[in-house]
Amino acid sequence: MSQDFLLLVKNAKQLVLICDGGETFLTKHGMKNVRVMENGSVVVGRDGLIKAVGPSETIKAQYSHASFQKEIDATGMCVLPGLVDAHTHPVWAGDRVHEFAMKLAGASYMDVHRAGGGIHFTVEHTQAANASDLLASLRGRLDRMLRAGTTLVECKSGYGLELQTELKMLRVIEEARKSLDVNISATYCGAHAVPRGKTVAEATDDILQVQLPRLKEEMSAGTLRVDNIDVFCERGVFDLDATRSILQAGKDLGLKINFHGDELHPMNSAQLGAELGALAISHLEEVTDEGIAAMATAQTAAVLLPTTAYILRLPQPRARDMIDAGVIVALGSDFNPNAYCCSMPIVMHLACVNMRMSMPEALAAATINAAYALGRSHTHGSLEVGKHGDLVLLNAPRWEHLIYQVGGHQEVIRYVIIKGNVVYDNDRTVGL
Ligand SMILES: N=CN[C@@H](CCC(=O)O)C(=O)O
Ligand SMILES: [Zn+2]
Repeated sequence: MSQDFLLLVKNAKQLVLICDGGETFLTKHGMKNVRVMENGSVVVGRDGLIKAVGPSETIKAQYSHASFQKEIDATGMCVLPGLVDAHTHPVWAGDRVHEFAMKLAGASYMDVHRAGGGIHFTVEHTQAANASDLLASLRGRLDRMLRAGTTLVECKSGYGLELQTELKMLRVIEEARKSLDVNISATYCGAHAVPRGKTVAEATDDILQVQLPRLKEEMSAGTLRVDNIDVFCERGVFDLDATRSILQAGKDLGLKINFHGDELHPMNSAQLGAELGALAISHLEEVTDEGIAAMATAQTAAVLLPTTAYILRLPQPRARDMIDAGVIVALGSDFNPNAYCCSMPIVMHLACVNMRMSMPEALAAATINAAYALGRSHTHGSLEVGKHGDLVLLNAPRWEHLIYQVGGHQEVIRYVIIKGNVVYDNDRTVGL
């Protein structure tokens, strides 16, 4: 017999709603004061969407005659919305563990890049890899992210730098989207580096004349779904003019602009993004005051990546200045062969310690604001009626344990739920 509802999570010690007024992002005061309800329950319907969120007693009375396919008694536990990772490069072959040693010995990111390592090393291996191997490693990486609480993740191409490999990567992402539980936002990042032997002008031309037109065909035919366009706007990579023309061409195809900017040098990427109506810009370690002001006005989200600054020993992104200026600050893991981190709880921890964000700010940045950066905050990023029933349950009495316990997510996360289905049940959690 079919049940009325898919899931009831009842009696949670804390229900972390994030917001409760249909906000699509939070800034300043809103980030500092995420909404937390003591003693709450959540109901997810058969369509996977949240039907009710409220005090346990109220839900109990309202749903006393309803039947549920699954009930979880969350007594002593916390319930949060699934985490959102707004920036990852998860499709590649050939790890770069050897470069970690070089960087520890003092080589900068660009030293490694110019020596033929970095992105070029990964491009060589990814071009040579077959799609099924790329898919197998992608599945493993997305599964690690899921077990760390991520239920919506942005996935970039960008280790092809030519049509066939970029398409191969996007098809692998598409296959993952169709076959895995985790929600995916796909990003075309053909302008991740200038291919060896090409000038910036030649690379830009190839993207504009060859790659984007083919993407357009595939998208119109429904064979490929791509959500965002990305460019690495950096000195020695794509300059401001090339970045502008690629992003504008992507926007003309209906893609959302979401690009790498102001990472190693101040490039005025933030101002460019604001001018083009970018939904998000990532990195921003070198953003200027003018750039911050422009992003605040344009409501362009700043996707900050604490692992990058940590591993490359860069100046920390100016999270405090951005939040004070009213910028929509989001977080991403930047998972890639340079920054090998699948865990948004670790990212939030680094954001708090190194970027001086508070724990509520970091959580808002890893939920509703990260969803905004992907154009998904109407469906993800908070526990509100009508949104996807994507939940993380902690075997802890206060939600802050997710951030406080450094790298402790395996011991704290009990369940990960996507659209009302338990996709990860970690019965090894022992509580505190
Ligand atoms: N900065 C450019 N892209 C990536 C690094 C990619 C790589 O090194 O493979 C980033 O966001 O950190
Ligand atoms: Zn990146």
